[in-house]
Amino acid sequence: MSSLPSITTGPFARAQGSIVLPGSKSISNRALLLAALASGTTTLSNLLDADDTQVMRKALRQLGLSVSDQANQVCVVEGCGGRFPVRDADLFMGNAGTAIRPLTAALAMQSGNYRLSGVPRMHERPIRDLVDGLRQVGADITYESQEGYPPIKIASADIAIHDVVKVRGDVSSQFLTALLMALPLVAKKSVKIEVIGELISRPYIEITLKLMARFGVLVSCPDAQSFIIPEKKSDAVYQSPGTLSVEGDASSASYFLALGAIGAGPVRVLGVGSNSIQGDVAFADALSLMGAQITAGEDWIEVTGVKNASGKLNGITLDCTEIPDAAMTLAVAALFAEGKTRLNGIASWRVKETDRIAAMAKELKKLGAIVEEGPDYIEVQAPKNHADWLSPLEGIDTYDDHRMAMCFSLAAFGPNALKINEPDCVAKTFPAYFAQFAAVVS
Ligand SMILES: O=C(O)C1=C[C@@H](OP(=O)(O)O)[C@@H](O)[C@H](O)C1
Ligand SMILES: C=C(OP(=O)(O)O)C(=O)O
Repeated sequence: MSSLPSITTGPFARAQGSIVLPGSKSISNRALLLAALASGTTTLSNLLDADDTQVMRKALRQLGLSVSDQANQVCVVEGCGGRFPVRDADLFMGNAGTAIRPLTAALAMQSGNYRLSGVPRMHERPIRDLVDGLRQVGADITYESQEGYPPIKIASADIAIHDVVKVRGDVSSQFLTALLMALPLVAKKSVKIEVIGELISRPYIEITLKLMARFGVLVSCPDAQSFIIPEKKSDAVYQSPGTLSVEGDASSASYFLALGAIGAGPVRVLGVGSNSIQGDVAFADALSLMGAQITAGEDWIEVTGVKNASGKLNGITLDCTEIPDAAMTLAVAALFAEGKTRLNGIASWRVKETDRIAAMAKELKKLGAIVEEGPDYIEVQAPKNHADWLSPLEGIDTYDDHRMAMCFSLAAFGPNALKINEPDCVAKTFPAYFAQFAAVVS
């Protein structure tokens, strides 16, 4: 498929309509792996069909599992009862953190020989803390080129469970997620995972624990840093729940909620709401702090413009440690706010699809915003007047980062048409993003 070099869109003044959200990436990839490891058949509905879930489905097939083609967002997985049929495989994980990290841990428990690699950026994204955690139970993992980064090689090893496995939580929560999902496979006795230092992105751990519970494994948390995995009672630890319906993606919702605020609305997202298990629904609270008018039901959220007398959003200072993905949307929404917006607790942006703090700062400046960045924060001040907005001829660069492309679509509500380069990178989690965007803006 050929990819678009750029799109030019806007300027728009109004956003109105409703969007059925694609399935959550975080839930989809966890559900695929747990369904593969379980005994029994699992029918997954509303599964995300995008680059990140395609690499997971393909890898599971390479590992000998039956994973159906996706028709109408439904995918049927025949579980293997904890032991992958294929003992030797070379797996390409694209740039999907939710695929490579949990799969690495599950494969390290398999007594097989595996190699995992990805796109060049994946080879710059850290995996050391996970490898260090897995080595504590005897896993044999080596780095193929740079220490601490994929590609990695897993060799067959005797796994021996200790009472405690320690893992750092301040670079990515996905390392803890990976250990949580994999260790039950080998837990001949109960094992405690202890998080050393700060645990960022904690709501993603809640997603992990809730999905593990759906597949029959209950982890207890005696305190904020400890997770107790129960002793395994049979060979097949995970049991299929039969069917599992994936919620809409709360991070994908953030773009449309922001549009409802800056484009007067009403814009309604269908698929996430007050019943959601995703931490990124808290984006709605952040947007409300900025002055957006928000209502919600169990599985929908709606934004109807701004409640402030000024008719504009207001800047906020917010700790975004728990909502790293949706926080990017706040940084671009800040273009439409009076006063500064400062987002703290976002150091992890630097090790994601790109260095997101540097990329965000550079591209916001191209539009005339005043931006300050630090190791773990960004501060954004909107252009003062319409006349102060800049219209960069070279366009907004997206750095092969889906969220850069989706966030910057909001800037088409500035006074000028906007050119966004390489917009097809949205395929990582939301292939239809720009079509859905076009359907609500005018
Ligand atoms: O576990 C998950 O599903 C995710 C955790 C977060 O990563 P970090 O824990 O690295 O912040 C988030 O940014 C990512 O998009 C999805
Ligand atoms: C950080 C992200 O992805 P990944 O799951 O690859 O970490 C993201 O989707 O914003």
